[in-house]
Amino acid sequence: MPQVLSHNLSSGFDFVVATLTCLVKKDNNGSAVLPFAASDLVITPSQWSSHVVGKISSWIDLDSVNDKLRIDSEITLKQEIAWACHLSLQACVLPFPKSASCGNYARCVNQILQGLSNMQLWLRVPLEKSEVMEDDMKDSINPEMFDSWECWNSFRLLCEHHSQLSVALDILPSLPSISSLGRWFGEPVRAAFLHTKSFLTNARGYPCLSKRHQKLVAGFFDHSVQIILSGTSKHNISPGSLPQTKEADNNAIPRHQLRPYLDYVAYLYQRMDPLPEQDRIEHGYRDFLQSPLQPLMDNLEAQTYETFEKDTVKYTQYQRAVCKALVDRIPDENASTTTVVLMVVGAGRGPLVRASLQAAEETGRKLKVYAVEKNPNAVVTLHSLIKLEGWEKLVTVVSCDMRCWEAPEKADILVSELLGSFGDNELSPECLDGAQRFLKEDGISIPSSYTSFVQPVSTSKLYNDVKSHKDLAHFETAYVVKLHRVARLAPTQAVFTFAHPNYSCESNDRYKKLCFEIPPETGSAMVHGFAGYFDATLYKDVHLGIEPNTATPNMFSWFPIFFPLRTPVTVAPGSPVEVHFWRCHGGAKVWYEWCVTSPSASPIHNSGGRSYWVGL
Ligand SMILES: C[S@@+](CC[C@H](N)C(=O)[O-])C[C@H]1O[C@@H](n2cnc3c(N)ncnc32)[C@H](O)[C@@H]1O
Repeated sequence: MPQVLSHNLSSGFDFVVATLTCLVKKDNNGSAVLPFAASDLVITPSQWSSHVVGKISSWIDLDSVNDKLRIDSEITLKQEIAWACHLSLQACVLPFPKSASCGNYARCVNQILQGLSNMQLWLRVPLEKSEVMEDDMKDSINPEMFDSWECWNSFRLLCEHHSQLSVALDILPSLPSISSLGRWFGEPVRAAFLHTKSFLTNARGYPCLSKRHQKLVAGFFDHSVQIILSGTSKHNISPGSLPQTKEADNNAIPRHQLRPYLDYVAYLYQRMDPLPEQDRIEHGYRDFLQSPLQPLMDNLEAQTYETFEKDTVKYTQYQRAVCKALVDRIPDENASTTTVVLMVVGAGRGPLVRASLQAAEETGRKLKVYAVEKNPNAVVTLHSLIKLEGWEKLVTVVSCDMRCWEAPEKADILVSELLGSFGDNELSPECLDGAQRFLKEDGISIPSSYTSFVQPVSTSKLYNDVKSHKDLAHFETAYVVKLHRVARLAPTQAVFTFAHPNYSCESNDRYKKLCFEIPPETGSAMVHGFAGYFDATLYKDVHLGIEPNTATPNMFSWFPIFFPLRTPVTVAPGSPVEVHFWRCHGGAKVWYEWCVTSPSASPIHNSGGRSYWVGL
């Protein structure tokens, strides 16, 4: 071990995956297991914990029909894990189950997990799936079909999504379809074994990977998946063709046979585009569950306004919308004689007031602005902004809730930004219904409409984070979250739309049933919940939103919303996912309820708004 470790570390590797035990020796009775490992003193405790991942004996078969093999396997598994714990290893790699029926293996692992302190168990899973032929689609189940994800799924279901059980993928020379690969990005994949067999040879005789493998490895880098090189060198690179590095010159250190592979993986890493500035800022928010803001019920803090105000893209879109509305409303010939009354309702600290005044300047229209804001703290800043900018003659500040303000005149244009990640979830419909009393009959609302969207997602990380609260309420709450370790399983579909002004007297309650088709080549999949987005039409063709297909580039005011499922739903290939969403109100609150009815029925989540609601 000391030599193996020092050779690997000095060759640029971070850690080794090593078997921990010698062959099991039994005494004459065949019962007691005699010394099974070398001393823990061969390397230091910190070397064990920082640079060694344990590899559990690959021969173990805990579901063997052979009782002796099964029992020996169980003893060995427990003994090796106990030894790995003694060494404080960070992780151990478990061999892939020998058969699809892995109940006993999962039972033993589950038992081990119950008493495991910090160590992770990485179940080794080959990245393999038989491709679906059209004929296979007709006969629903073909016994010849193999999808390693299904085996992993059974195993982790048996272990109840234990957060210390994760995956080490074995990357084979050929890869399954892109959409089936996508599923793994919603799984707790910690490592990927890249076997030397999976490498190709470039024109200069060096190892390289196919384009598809390169893309996959880049995806792994982006998801903090460790790459493990395994196998023996398949590329005979003559020493003469090696670059002349100090290391190569030094005859005392034999060059590591896997070094060319490591160099290639390092090259793929270095070649990656650096994260854009905004993504770097948001890095810490990846997969971090946050409660949605309640700007109506609560008063936002200065910091929150500060963050909004940095998003110049959002205000540019508003300015474009106001420009178009002003030009439509006032023909050029009346521009110098007619004053447009524009009300910013929910003005915050004033960025939409500024955008509106800039639009007036840009289009040469005359504007009178009312800035209506119910947060008394933001009103303080609004007043000082107006003084600072010398806008006293143009802007009137109103410290009032728009739903009860008695306006002295009617508005030509009502500008608001009361949108949440799911569009209507910050109660824009209710607020604007209250405000439209003071909009002229032919007045314009910016935004003129907004629509929410959802799509089923697989995300074991978020599921486990919600589960860690150990209560029902957290499973019946929607979260704002920058989704990262997520597999988006089907294209988004529209849920609720609201248009303004709205003189229809229709309720703002809504109900929508949606049916999602997961592409059959994905294979089976697990739905942990639904990702939600919105798109808003500000005015005519000016829109703003986060729906992935139409998202406004470089806008960062909103992360998606996530509606979890109490029990994740496994979906067989070709089976539709039917989901229902309700928007309800009662008392002084508005809430969503949701459920799945196909392929199996889930409970109705958040019945009567018992766990999560937005205050009116
Ligand atoms: C999402 S913030 C946007 C603020 C500002 N327009 C911006 O872009 O920075 C919504 C603002 O609307 C205010 N607001 C929400 N409901 C309101 C209501 N019914 N009447 C007046 N202001 C309201 C909140 O206090 C908050 O300042």
